[in-house]
Formats: sequence, C-alpha cells, structure tokens
Amino acid sequence: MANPSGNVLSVRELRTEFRGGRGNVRVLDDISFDVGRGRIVGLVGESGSGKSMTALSLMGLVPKPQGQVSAKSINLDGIELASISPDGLRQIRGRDMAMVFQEPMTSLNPVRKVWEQVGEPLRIHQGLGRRAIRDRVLEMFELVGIPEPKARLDAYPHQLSGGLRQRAMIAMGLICEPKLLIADEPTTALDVTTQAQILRLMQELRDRVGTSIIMITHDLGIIAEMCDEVNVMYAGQIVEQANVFDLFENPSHPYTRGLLASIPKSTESRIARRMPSIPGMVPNLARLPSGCRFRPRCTDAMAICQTREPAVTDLEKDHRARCWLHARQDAISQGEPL
Ligand SMILES: Nc1ncnc2c1ncn2[C@@H]1O[C@H](COP(=O)(O)OP(=O)(O)OP(=O)(O)O)[C@@H](O)[C@H]1O
Repeated sequence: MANPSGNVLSVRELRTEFRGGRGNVRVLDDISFDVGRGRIVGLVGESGSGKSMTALSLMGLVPKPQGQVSAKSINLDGIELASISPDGLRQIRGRDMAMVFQEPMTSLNPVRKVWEQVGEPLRIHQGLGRRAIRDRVLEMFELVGIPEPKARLDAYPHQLSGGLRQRAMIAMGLICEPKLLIADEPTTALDVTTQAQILRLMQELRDRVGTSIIMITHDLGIIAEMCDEVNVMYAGQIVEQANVFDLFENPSHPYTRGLLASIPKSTESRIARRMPSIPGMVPNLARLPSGCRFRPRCTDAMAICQTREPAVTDLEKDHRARCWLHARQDAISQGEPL
C-alpha cells in the first residue's frame, strides 16, 4: 500500500542505543520526521549530533549486536521498516533506498572495475546479465555527467578524480531508481568547484527523476541552497524542524540561532561556514546534563531548562522546536508528557 500522506518516508520515534561495558548509551532519541515525494530534506548539526547515525539506522546498517535500533514506525512508501526482517531490509537497500557516503574511495573496491561496482545493485536486485548491466551503467554515467562515459566504464576507482568517483557513487545509488537517496556529506571531501557541480547534479536528478533526498551536512550554505525542509540535530535529538525559509527567517531554537549567527556575513569563508562555532561542546551522550541537553551552552536558559527535558512545541504549520522558550504555559505548569 502506498503511503497515503504523500511522504516517501515517515519516521516516528526512532531510537538507537549502543550497549557498552558501562551501560547503554542512547545516541538517537525520539527522532521523527517526514520526507515528501521529490523533496530534499536536510539533517544539519555539529559533529556527533547523530546525523550519520540517523542514516545508518534507517538503512539498517548500525553495527550489531552492540547497536540496537527501535522505532514506532519507519514507513518507506508503504513498507514498514521498523518491523522488517534483515532479509527484507537487504532487498530494500540499494533498490528502494540507497546511500551516498562522504568519501567514495572507502566504499569502492580498488581492484574491481567501476562499471561492475556501479552495476552491482542491478545484479543483486534485478538479476540482470553483464551486457545489460554494462549498458545501463553507461546510461547512468551519461545521466550523472561523467565525460567520455564509455571509456570510463573499465576504469579502476583510482583512475577517476574525486569528483568523478562521487558521480559514479551517485550513479550507483540511483541505478535501481530508489524512492529515497540518503547523501551523507556527499561533497565534504571535494574542492569547492566540484562540490558545487555535484550539488547541482543532485538537484537536477531530483527535478528529472523525482528522487527524494535526505541531505546530511554541517554546512548551512548547502542547506540553504539545496533543501526544502530542514531538521536541526543536537546531541541525538531533532531540536528544530521547519521549511528552509522559516528556518532562516525565523529560527526558534537557541541552537539554530547560534548556528546561524556564527556564519560570517560578509567575508564568508568556506571553512568558517562549515564549522560554525557556538561556545562550549556537544555533551557526552553517556553523561547528558539534566533537563535540556543544550542548556549548558544556551544563552536563554531558564530555571525549568535545568530540571525538565523540553517538550516539542508546534510553532506554526510544519515548524516545531524542542525548547521551553516556546512551550505553551499549560505544558510548563502541568508537566505535559514529552
Ligand atoms: N559504533 C559506535 N558505538 C558507540 N557510539 C557510537 C558509534 N558510532 C557512533 N557513535 C556515537 O553516536 C553519536 C552520533 O554520531 P554520528 O556519527 O551520527 O554524528 P554526526 O552528526 O554524523 O557527526 P559527523 O558530522 O562527525 O559525522 C556520537 O556521539 C558517536 O560517538
């Protein structure tokens, strides 16, 4: 059954824990968001906020048995992934949902020709023969703008530039025409010009093929250029969720405001833009502060922030924040469940 909400992905109450010698550490807590058909949805936050872990949890790639993923629902276009078997998930991965990583070299086998690797999902999911796979990879190389695509089919990964490798990885991600592509910092390892080309390519593919994309980045510039909706993550939670215009026009969580305020205005340097700095550090997830996780770094902290975890408050349509500054008075006084 197709998802009646028009969302390709709906995630509700995703939690991921790691078991360790000193007890469990919850690295994701109560993650809920949607990805509409053909939309680009951003996950943004500092290093360690849980962006990659969200992607790995959705893909079923969290290392087992230490990592444990649970969710009320992870609905991928009508397929419930929260209760699917590992075999079922293997069928989905690469076919309905694919991922592009930061550094393609680590995901490519150095001793196999590029076309064989890019075409691997077709062999696994569609059982195609070598000839048909090679033809389809050639089409994909043309689609993602690899110059001299025919000559590049038989290349080995090290014979391609970083930008071409990332194009090849995007071709691999899209080869089975997935409903959802998760791109985890897909351009971080690339120079600025190649970065812009790859981002433009992803936008074009969204427009032409209609793929929905989750874009993981700590670059707010990429969020502004690429995304329709944004989820701001902090210490394993989504702290603000909004469409991209509301987020930049009317940031509501002090963490989002801090990220935006630390983007240099005029002499905008790429480095500074990628690493906004808010005083203090992301907390150790094994030793979270009491109350609000952002409280020790928050310039607006109030007494309640010390004792109680903030509720999620709807600010306007599709804009919500996890912060006591915006909570309704009755939620504050009655101790509404979070
Ligand atoms: N195998 C693991 N075991 C225990 N904890 C882990 C493991 N992998 C990641 N974590 C923890 O999960 C948290 C979230 O990490 P994650 O990689 O998702 O952050 P991120 O926002 O993607 O950061 P970055 O931008 O640096 O990639 C971190 O606190 C990290 O230490």
